[in-house]
Amino acid sequence: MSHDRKIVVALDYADAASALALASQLDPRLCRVKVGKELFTASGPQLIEALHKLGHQVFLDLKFHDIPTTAGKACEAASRLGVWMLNVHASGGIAMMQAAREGVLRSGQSPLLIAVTVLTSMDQDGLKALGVQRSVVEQVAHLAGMTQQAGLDGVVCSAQEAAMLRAQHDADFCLVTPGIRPADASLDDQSRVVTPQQALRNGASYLVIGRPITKAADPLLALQTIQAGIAA
Ligand SMILES: O=c1ccn([C@@H]2O[C@H](COP(=O)(O)O)[C@@H](O)[C@H]2O)c(=O)[nH]1
Repeated sequence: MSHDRKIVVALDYADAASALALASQLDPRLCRVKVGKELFTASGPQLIEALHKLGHQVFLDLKFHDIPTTAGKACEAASRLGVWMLNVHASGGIAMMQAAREGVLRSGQSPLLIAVTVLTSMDQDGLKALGVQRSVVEQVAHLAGMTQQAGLDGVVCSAQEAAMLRAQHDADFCLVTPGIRPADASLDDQSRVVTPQQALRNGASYLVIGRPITKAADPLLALQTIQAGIAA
C-alpha cells in the first residue's frame, strides 16, 4: 500500500524564515505541512501563501474554540486562505462545530474540517483534573461521535484510539494523529504516543510529526527514515 503524503510535518518554528528553510527542502509529493499557533501568529497569511507557492498542501492547526458565531467566522476566514485542512476543538460543542462547517461553506473553498478530541499530551489524570469522569478512550469516542453528528470530516486523536474509532466510523472519516514517535525518540510533552508504523496499522489517515523531524540534526534525513520505515 502507498503511504505517500500520509505524513504531515509540523512546522513548529518561531518565524517564517525557519519554516520556509525546511519546507523548501521537502517534496510536496511526499508529505504535507502543518502550521500551528506559534508560526501563524508570528507570520500570518503570507506564510500560507509562501508554502502554497512551494507546492505544499497546508493543515492550518489553529484549533478554534469559541462561541459559534466567532468560530464560524474564523473558519470562514481560514478557509479563504486555501488551506487543505483546518480544525476546531470538539469540546466547543455541536452548535460550534456546525457553525464552523457553515463558515467553511460560505468561503466557497472545500478544506477538510476536523475536530480535536482529547489532546495527545493529556493522560487519564489530566482528563480527570478537568472534571471529566470518562476514560480517555471513552471521551475520544464521545467527542468523535459529536464531530460526526455535526457533519465534520474527521478528528484529531492519538493513534492509540485509531483502531477503536476505525471500527465505529466510515473509512472516509479522517483520523489525524499527532503524538507520533519513532521507537527511540524523546516523548517531549506527549503522553499518548504511537510509532509511525503502528499508527498506520491502527488505521490512522495522517501522521502529524514535528520534533522528531524538526529537532533532528538532519531533519530531511529524519523524515526520509520515517518514510522508509512506513513504506517497508
Ligand atoms: O492533540 C494534539 C493536537 C495537536 N498537536 C500538534 O501536533 C504537533 C505535534 O508535534 P510533535 O513535535 O511531534 O509532538 C504539534 O504542532 C502540536 O501542536 C498535538 O501534538 N496533539
